[in-house]
Amino acid sequence: MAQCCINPSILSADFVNLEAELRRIGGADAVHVDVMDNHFVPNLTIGLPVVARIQKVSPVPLDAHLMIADPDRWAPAYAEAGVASVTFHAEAAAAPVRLARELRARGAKAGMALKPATAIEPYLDLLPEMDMLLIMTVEPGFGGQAFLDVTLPKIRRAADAVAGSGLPVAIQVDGGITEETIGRAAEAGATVFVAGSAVYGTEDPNEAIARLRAAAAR
Ligand SMILES: O=C(CO)[C@@H](O)[C@H](O)COP(=O)(O)O
Repeated sequence: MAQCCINPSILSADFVNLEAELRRIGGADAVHVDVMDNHFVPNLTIGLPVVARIQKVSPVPLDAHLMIADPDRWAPAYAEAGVASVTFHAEAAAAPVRLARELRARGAKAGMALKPATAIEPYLDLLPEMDMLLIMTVEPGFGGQAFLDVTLPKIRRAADAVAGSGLPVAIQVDGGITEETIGRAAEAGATVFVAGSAVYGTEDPNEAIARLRAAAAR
């Protein structure tokens, strides 16, 4: 496999000690920051002021996943705060192409996420506008859920479309990624792996990252 990025999700980290928690994942490619608004998903986490502070102290780039309503209004500010990659949900965006262009114009990579029941096909023509597709492998909202194998065909179709296009679009998967499931997602064509409990639920997060990396490459 050419590329393998492991992005730990801070949803499973200790929110009272976030700076110290970030220092525990120096071996990661980026830190996945889950922004939830209790409207698009039934959970509430952090918003722009906290993400902007994390951005200032993080040893690795930020990969923000906005599980929020009206990303057209809120997402560009995350790019302005210096977040390296900003992902919005296709189901929530009114104008995904315009929004992706606004993110890129502010220096961020543009990602578009799809919930498990959202088909990829209506969005394939938008690939040239995106840097990443995030295929949710659980229903968004909570960490610690079981990987949904029914999402594997969609990962495969997305990866095939990206390969066919020749575009440098990453395929990210998020939810239930463990040493046991990561190989199936990688085999289907995923290239960026978000893992919360499989990293922060262990004694040594950097060791867990290394084990996930090895399992993805098997
Ligand atoms: O976006 C989400 C959940 O909505 C994820 O980023 C989870 O935080 C992943 O947690 P694990 O399933 O890896 O524990």
